[in-house]
Amino acid sequence: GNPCCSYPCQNGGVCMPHSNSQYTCDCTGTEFYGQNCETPTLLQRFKLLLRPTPETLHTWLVHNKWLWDIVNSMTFVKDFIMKMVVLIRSNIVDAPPTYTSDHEYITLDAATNLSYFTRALPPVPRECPTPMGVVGPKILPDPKLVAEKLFRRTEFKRDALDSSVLLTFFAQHFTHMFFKTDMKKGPGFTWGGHGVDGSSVYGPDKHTENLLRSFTDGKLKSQMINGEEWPPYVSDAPVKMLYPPSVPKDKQFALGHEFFGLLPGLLAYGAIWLREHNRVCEILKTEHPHWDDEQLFQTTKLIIIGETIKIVIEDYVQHLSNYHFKLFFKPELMFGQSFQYSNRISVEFNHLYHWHPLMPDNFNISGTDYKLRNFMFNTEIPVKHGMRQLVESFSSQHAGKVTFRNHGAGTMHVAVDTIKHGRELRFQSFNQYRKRFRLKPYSSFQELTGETEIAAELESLYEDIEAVEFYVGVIVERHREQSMFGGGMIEIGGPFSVKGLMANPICSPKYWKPSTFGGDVGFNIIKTASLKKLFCKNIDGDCPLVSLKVPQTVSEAQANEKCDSQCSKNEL
Ligand SMILES: COc1ccc2c(c1)c(CC(=O)NCCNS(=O)(=O)c1cccc3c(N(C)C)cccc13)c(C)n2C(=O)c1ccc(Cl)cc1
Repeated sequence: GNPCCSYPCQNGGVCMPHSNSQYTCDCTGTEFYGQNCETPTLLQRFKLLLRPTPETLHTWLVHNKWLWDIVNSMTFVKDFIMKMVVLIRSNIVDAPPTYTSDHEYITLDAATNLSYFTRALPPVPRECPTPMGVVGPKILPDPKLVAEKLFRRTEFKRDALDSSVLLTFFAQHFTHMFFKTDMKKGPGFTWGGHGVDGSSVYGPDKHTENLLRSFTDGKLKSQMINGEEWPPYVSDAPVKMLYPPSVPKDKQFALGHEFFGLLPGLLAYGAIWLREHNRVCEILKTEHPHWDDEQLFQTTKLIIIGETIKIVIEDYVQHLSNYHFKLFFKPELMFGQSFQYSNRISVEFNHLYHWHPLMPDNFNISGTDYKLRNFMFNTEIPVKHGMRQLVESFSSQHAGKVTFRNHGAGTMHVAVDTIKHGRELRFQSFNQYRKRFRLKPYSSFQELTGETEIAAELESLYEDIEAVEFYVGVIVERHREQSMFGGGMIEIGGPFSVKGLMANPICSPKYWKPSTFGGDVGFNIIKTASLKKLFCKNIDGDCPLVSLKVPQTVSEAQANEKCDSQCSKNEL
């Protein structure tokens, strides 16, 4: 058989099988040597000695606020750290891309064919004894069984950091810009643009974009309903939208992504970004009265992408990380460094980002309770409640914890599909991915989950800790202290996230200057963007509550409320 099935080459060495079940490890560029690339060079030994483990680093980052308050106030220190963060995280992502899901060796296709999601690790070779190589069962347990035992929500568990449903919808709206699996070609293929390209607002292609544009003053088509600006209906902007037949065409909103009719939260973000686009057009038109529609549109689109990246780093990732170190968006930091302004979305990043446990089972909008099934494809709710009530309600409702046994019933099918796709694409095991991202592999199921019940379930399903699948491992992994996720999610997803944000064309030296964005006015819109401002500037009256974290007061009030019903029962 193929001797590489047992993954003998360590530290990123490439295994080359030979006929008589011998192999060679290519240790080029790994700073390790020996038959299995297991011996570090002197320099590497020195580095390993100095580098803090990811766990230690994390502990530092979520504690010692006094230290980080000082660091955050010292420009040259925080700039140095941010530069290190981006360089360290980006270098772990192969650029140009090396593997596709169709080849376990490097091909030119991997670099040039944009239809492929790239792979951080090549697929398990076909002729190996077991699906994971040589370890674990010859037949993996049925994905439905795995989902039933490990994913189905027993009782709703809140996220430990009090994340709000506004975060849930932010994540969904943002990630669907670049996670677009081309089901016709298969789970290893994408029809997306490999980065933050604004497609959630402008559509995936020029044809859709032209249907969404008004071609007046650079603006997007919109309509006024109850005194507020909303996206047009499909009857006015005939883009392809996925709605059930129960929703008539003149009630289907036309959005940048065909499936954004699914939830009012997605419509809300689509609507607020549309308002922001049209607001920025107004500002640019005042600055440049002689600009035509095309220049107003194109420049505004670049500003919207800039605002998106700014908000993602400084509001969204800042919340996800829960760091006291303030992350910030400053492309200048990378100028003069060896940094490639090109990104390729990996299918592992896609699977990692399946955070469906964030979704609650029902939604409370200003006191009205909606079951998920009544909330889905409901185009009345957003316009009935209005943007203010939507954003305040989403900001006040708890999101679910991304952990085992917390997938709502409505999202179980997605979890099952993710496991199936991981097998179809022959993902290597969770432990192999941990090693790829410089994490220590787990030596027991208990060490992985941090408890015993799920560990026992895992053992009965996979027999060997080395055989635990990628998505399963990421979801059942015990969370780091003060964190929403386990080390796998953070250390594997972090680099893809940082690279995807900082490798955007607008961050490159030739783009990142006032003239690209219509002068200092446009440039400053990006530099001062924030999630709160995005809603404040586009909702009449004073600023609504906008928060990715359920405010303590609200949270306590809900706790008391829950206690009232609970307590009164006990008292009776
Ligand atoms: C904790 O929870 C989280 C949760 C989500 C997170 C992060 C942290 C991080 C930051 C990171 O990647 N965290 C690892 C090491 N930390 S670090 O920042 O890279 C770093 C590395 C080296 C030195 C550092 C340093 N020095 C020099 C003192 C200071 C500060 C940070 C340093 C990013 C991007 N996330 C995402 O967007 C993300 C989006 C989707 C997925 Cl699926 C997964 C993640």
